[in-house]
Amino acid sequence: MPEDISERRKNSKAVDSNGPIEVTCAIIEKNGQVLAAQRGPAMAMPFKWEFPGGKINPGETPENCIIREIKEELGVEIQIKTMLPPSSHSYPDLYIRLHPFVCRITHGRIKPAEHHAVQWTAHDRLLALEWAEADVAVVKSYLNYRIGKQGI
Ligand SMILES: Nc1nc2c([nH]c(=O)n2[C@H]2C[C@H](O)[C@@H](COP(=O)(O)OP(=O)(O)OP(=O)(O)O)O2)c(=O)[nH]1
Repeated sequence: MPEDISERRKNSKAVDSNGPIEVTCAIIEKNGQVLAAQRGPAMAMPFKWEFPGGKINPGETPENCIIREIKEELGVEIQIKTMLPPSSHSYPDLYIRLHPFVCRITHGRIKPAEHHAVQWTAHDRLLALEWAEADVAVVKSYLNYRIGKQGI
């Protein structure tokens, strides 16, 4: 087998056997809009849009993770309204499972500590943003959830 293919097999096996990296993200709602966050130039996937959040620490619940991450990244406290089904995605070098939480802000003013920009976005504008690949399924799942609630 040519060396590059065998290397690729080895790498993909390593990714599979380790399982996905578990990541939480917050779909923060306010007045019929949702907060989208833009990754910075020095991050992986520069300038792509995502939902704020991050990796679950060992021993941490997804709920505690999202509350911690939002405090760290945006400086606000949130209340979880509901969670949407987890969504897995394989990037060429990264296999993640996103756990989306629909939330609202209970205390504080947003001060982005890590993102290039944040933007309140109307539901009908969400799909126009250039999302990190894994988030497209999350946005669609959220829009279906809103349709189900007839609140869109
Ligand atoms: N927080 C967040 N991460 C996302 C989303 N979509 C998506 O593909 N990701 C990826 C980007 C990162 O590789 C990983 C989240 O980890 P993180 O937020 O703790 O990591 P990070 O970008 O600061 O990067 P690093 O720690 O890997 O250097 O999941 C999303 O909507 N929110």
